[in-house]
Amino acid sequence: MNIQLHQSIVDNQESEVIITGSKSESNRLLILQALLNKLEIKNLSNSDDTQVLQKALSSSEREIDVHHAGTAMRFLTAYFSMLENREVLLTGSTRMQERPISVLVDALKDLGADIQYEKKEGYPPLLIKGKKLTQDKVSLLANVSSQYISALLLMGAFLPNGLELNLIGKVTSVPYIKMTLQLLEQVGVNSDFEGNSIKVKPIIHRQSILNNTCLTVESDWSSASYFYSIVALSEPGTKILLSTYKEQSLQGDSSLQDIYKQFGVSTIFKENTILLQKLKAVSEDVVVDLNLSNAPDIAQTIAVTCYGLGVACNIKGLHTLKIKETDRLEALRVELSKLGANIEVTNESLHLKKREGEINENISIATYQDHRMAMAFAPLALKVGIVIEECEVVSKSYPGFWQDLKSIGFKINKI
Ligand SMILES: O=C(O)C1=C[C@@H](OP(=O)(O)O)[C@@H](O)[C@H](O)C1
Ligand SMILES: C=C(OP(=O)(O)O)C(=O)O
Repeated sequence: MNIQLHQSIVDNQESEVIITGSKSESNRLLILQALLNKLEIKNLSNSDDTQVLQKALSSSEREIDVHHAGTAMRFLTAYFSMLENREVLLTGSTRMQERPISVLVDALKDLGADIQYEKKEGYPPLLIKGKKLTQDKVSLLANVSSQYISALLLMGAFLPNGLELNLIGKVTSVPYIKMTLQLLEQVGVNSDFEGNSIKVKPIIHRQSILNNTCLTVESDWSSASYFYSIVALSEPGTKILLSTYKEQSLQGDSSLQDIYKQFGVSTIFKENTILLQKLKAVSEDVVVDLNLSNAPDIAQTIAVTCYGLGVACNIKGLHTLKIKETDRLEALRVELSKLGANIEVTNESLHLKKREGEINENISIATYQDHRMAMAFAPLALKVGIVIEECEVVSKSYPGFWQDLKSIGFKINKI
């Protein structure tokens, strides 16, 4: 189903939006909950990716399908590898079967795992025969996806001697690795990350460590990015309140606070909420220069904000975007061009020229089964009418997205 967004403005009152838990934190905690005896999780994400993982962890079926959920695919590959006496055929959507997994599978095999490719070498589906992993040290490439590293770390503490990783190449998406280590620490696992080496100590007294541990997931900063974009594209004075956030976040996408200052948006923490406010208009002569290798999921939001504001941008550090839900660099190039943009992409960067004319009106934006394509382009409705195709894709990370846009004043109808 497509959605028509008519030109809109954000309601005048201080609109409040409640965003559910981070899907990255939620999916790590669900794996830890399954490995530990007792762990209560509050403010769990309501995303499809989290529900898919929750269902997989409680399933006793031989075949498990994680659909589009990258973290579920990678975390479960490591998890089922060490689950003795269990055989699982782990599969996913057509796109998931094109997202590489050999770096993780090779590392797990080096640790002693029994994993076979069921179709194409290097890609899901995987046949995993769970067994005791005998090794405790492994080297792996760190510049393809940090999810492979997080997957290994989450199970590392449950190996008899812990785990030592030697990371080869430039480490990408580092805040996600730190998030994994910080959550491990919150359940009592010590680790050490120095240079290209990460050591996770074995968890010893599971019972005593975990008596009554209850962790609350902070709300999702990647989801917050769409509201940053909305405020940036609105008139000075516009305010939106988002909950529930912490000043000391585990999520790298909280760098939005700094990034959006150059788009005239301030962030003020008030107890557990953030108030986003548009302070001033942005000069069209600004050139935005960013490296997003630590925050790849907000690249689409920022590129569209820049186009909406009419400013030029050069974004680097985007080498992981080609293997996500779609080739996000190519998808951005095609869809922004339809709106009139002068844009070029390489395998790891995006270059958008300052906008000369108006934004083309009532363009239909294809979303390539990528939730972030739909959500990143929607804020442009503050400038022109726009159609977003296959609007239901948003449920991968943010099922209530369209409802929340309506609640702050967006004029929307399904077509
Ligand atoms: O560990 C995680 O929760 C994630 C890591 C990132 O992936 P890469 O490390 O592949 O960039 C990010 O893009 C993804 O949405 C979530
Ligand atoms: C890349 C993403 O998710 P995943 O890799 O977990 O499918 C995302 O949510 O933007």
